[in-house]
Order: sequence, then C-alpha cells, then structure tokens
Amino acid sequence: MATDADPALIKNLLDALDTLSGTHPGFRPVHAKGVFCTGTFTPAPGAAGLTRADHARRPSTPVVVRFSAAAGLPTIPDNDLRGAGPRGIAIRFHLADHVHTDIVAHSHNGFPVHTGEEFLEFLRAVPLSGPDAPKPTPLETFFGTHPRAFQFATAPKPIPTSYARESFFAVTAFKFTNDSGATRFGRFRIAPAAGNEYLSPEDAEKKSADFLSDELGERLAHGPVVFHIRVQLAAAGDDVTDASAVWPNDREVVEFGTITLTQQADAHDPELWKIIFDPIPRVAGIDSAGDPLTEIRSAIYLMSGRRRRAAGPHS
Ligand code: HEM
Repeated sequence: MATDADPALIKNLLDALDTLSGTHPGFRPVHAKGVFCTGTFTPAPGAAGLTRADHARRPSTPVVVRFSAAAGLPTIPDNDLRGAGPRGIAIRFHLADHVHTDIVAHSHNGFPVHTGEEFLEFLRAVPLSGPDAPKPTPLETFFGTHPRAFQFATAPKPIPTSYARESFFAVTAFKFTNDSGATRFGRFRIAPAAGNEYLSPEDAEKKSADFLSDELGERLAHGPVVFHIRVQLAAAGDDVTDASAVWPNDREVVEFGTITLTQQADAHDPELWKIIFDPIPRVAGIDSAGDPLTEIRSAIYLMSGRRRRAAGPHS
C-alpha cells in the first residue's frame, strides 16, 4: 500500500511504543490484549444517503470485531485502572474475498494531539517523567503547551462492566460521499444497545484479570451483543483534520447501522490472527478528511502488523 507518511516518523513512533511497554513478539505494541467476535452489520435506512460505500447499501455484511485494552502489555489485567483504558474496538466489514473496510475506535472522545510529530514528543516524554525526574518533567512541559493532551491523560477512563456496555469513538473524521455526489464530513461512534455501565473503583478491584473477555463469552452464549454505529456530522467551521478537536455535543448524529455479534472467536484462528486493521477505510464513498494522523496510523499499523506476522502466533 502506497503511503505519504514519513518512514522515519513511523519507525520512531514504533520504537517509542516499544520503549514504553517493552517488546512482546507476536503481540500488538499497543492494544496488545484483545478478544475477537464475529457477527453481521445491518445498515440503517439512511446510511446510503450518507455514503455509497457497499456496506451501507447491501442488506447485511459479515463483520469481525476485536475489543482490546489500550496498553502494549499482553497480560494487562482488564481491571487495571491506569493502562487498560481507553479500551479499543476494531471492526472489519467483509465486502468480498480480500476486500474489506475497517473502523478503529477507542472509548474516549478525542485524542491527545493533532500530528504524528506531537504524538512522538508525547510518547518520548513519558518514560523520562517518572517519580524521580527533575521538575518540571518533560511530560509536564509537554502538557503546558498541549492542554488537550493533559485533558486526555487525566480524563476518567472508568472500567465498563462489559465490553457490551462501553461506547467507542473513531475520533478521525472522514469525508462521506453518496451516490449523487453529495458530501458530508463526519466521525463514527459506536454505542452499546444495552447502554453504558461502569464499575466503581472498589468493584473494579474485585474483578478478575480477564473478566471482560470471560464476561463477553458468557454473554454471547445467552444471546447476541448489539452496537449502534452512528456518524456525528461536522457543522461549518468544525475542524475535520484534527482528532484532538472534539466537536460540540449538539452536532447532528445520524444512524449508520447496527452490528450484531453472535460468537466469540478464537484469536489463534489463522485468519483472525493475521488481521491488520487499517485506519484508512479504503472503500469508495468514505475518504480521508485530511487528518495527518490518518496516513501515519495506517502506515504504522501495517509496519507493526507485518512485524507481528513475521514473529508468528503467540502462545
Ligand atoms: C499517531 C497516532 C497513533 C499511533 C502511532 C497508533 C499506533 C498504533 C499501533 C502501532 C497499533 C498496533 C497495530 C497492529 O500491530 O496491528 C495500534 C492499534 C490500535 N490503535 Fe492506534 N495509534 C494511534 C492513534 C489511534 C487513535 C486515534 C485511536 C482511536 C481512535 C487508536 C486506536 C487503536 C486501536 C483500537 C488499536 C487496536 C486495533 C486492533 O485491535 O488491532 N489509535 N495503534
């Protein structure tokens, strides 16, 4: 896949993530711990009015979904209050043999920074800012000039009672084009049909290290798990190129469709294990809005994914 992303920046970002969590061959360097499910996507009646993308126009599309904890540590406990949030969701819509489009989102509405260079500065500041670092630490200095990063780092990231009770935000905006050529900018968000529900820190402490994946398996044994996929539409003047710029809550939100998950899947299944989710949709009707993180993320997920494949499946 051709990319405009700066190769040195991509490599430096991957190195910085490795420094933060150590290398764990065969695992993702962030969102290392995850669980896969399968199901179907059904578009909302208005989805085709937004985009001419195939999955918005056909009655249903098979999906693979991976839920994850944010950290690069494969054994991070699901009830860890610091490294497990924000939680992630990655959705792959299977459009045809070897043809797919993905949504990659996390459980916080927003991102700390606008550019890959700023993200690198942020990641490099973290290990230099431990309890013994002289004040102001590099991280404090960074937060001084990047208030959104401070907001991201300090925002509560409560632990959900279930992956089926968490909301997710794709934060990157895309340009949606319908069959008539009409365009709108918008951001995907994914809401649980069962509603949000979170644990108090005291209740979280009582949970087991893998309670989120265990709970999901038990829940799916009793019935499907449903999420609503929606698109928050930009209004005139909203910045569509900056994932750290959260749009006001009163922006119109339209229904895109529903995913109905029916089965937990084995992460060691060779077809699932080799999946590299792609932050660029690569489907006609949903295009980049010009956010610099889009290309950078796509390139680093590919580089990281190829490294993971080369290491072979983990045990
Ligand atoms: C410059 C910014 C970012 C960098 C450098 C970055 C880096 C990465 C990397 C290296 C991976 C592992 C890819 C793989 O090995 O397959 C990853 C996965 C992931 N990232 Fe990011 N990321 C960035 C921004 C974001 C944003 C804005 C979100 C949320 C919308 C996000 C959510 C996720 C999720 C959910 C996964 C796990 C995907 C999966 O299950 O395979 N990331 N990220």
